[in-house]
Amino acid sequence: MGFTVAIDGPAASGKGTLARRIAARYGFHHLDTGLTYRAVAKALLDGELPLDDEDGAADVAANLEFTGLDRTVLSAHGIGEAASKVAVMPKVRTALVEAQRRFAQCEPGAVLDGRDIGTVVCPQAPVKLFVTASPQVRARRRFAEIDAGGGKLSYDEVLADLKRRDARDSDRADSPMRPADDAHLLDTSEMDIEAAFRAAEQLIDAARS
Ligand SMILES: Nc1ncnc2c1ncn2[C@@H]1O[C@H](COP(=O)(O)OP(=O)(O)O)[C@@H](O)[C@H]1O
Ligand SMILES: Nc1ccn([C@@H]2O[C@H](COP(=O)(O)OP(=O)(O)O)[C@@H](O)[C@H]2O)c(=O)n1
Repeated sequence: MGFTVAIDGPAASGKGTLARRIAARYGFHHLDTGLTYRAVAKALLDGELPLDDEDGAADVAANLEFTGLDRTVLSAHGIGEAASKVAVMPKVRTALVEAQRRFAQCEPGAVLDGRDIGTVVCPQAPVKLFVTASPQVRARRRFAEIDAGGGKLSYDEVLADLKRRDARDSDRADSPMRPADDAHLLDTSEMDIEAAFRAAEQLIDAARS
């Protein structure tokens, strides 16, 4: 089994950016598990199927192809909100977590980012990071992305959306978002991407030596 790096944290904290940098640095495989929840939500939205039909959503999750998840299409802002609704359903999580665990075994290593990687998907991972930033900093980052892509949401709408989604992710009964007891907390509110990467690199190098 390869080396696993587990990265969790709330929306727009920088976990995906960090995960991609780490994967490139160490030659590890990367799975953005948020895309798997987003893909289930998108399939339901495209099929005009209800977001709260647990058996229907679990069926989509069980048949989801992990290769070829299109980040550009799936990162649309509205899909994040829908994803957090399907993510409260235990049968959906069971189906996706099973496939995520298989991915985590990739050689020579795998970086997975999400909400429950350190607590549920890979509790044995030798390196766990919980990446945070203040809601205002995260909303500024997400707003800048949406704005650059021609989106029309205001900063206040983005901030309200992030807070609502964080609450849904933290308050759900199954696999709520929380740092594992042995996770390293990385607050990137006043850290640029390079500084966050250097901090993560030190922890990984120490764990591998
Ligand atoms: N430490 C950082 N400082 C400034 N901007 C960052 C930092 N980390 C990530 N970003 C930017 O913030 C946005 C959200 O980052 P992303 O990695 O997609 O977050 P997440 O995966 O947690 O939702 C991206 O535009 C990214 O370039
Ligand atoms: N491991 C994971 C990853 C995502 N999710 C859900 O999927 C949604 C979208 O996740 P994401 O990581 O793509 O969201 P962003 O942080 O990129 O905005 C989250 O709000 C969670 O509800 C989850 O429940 N567990």
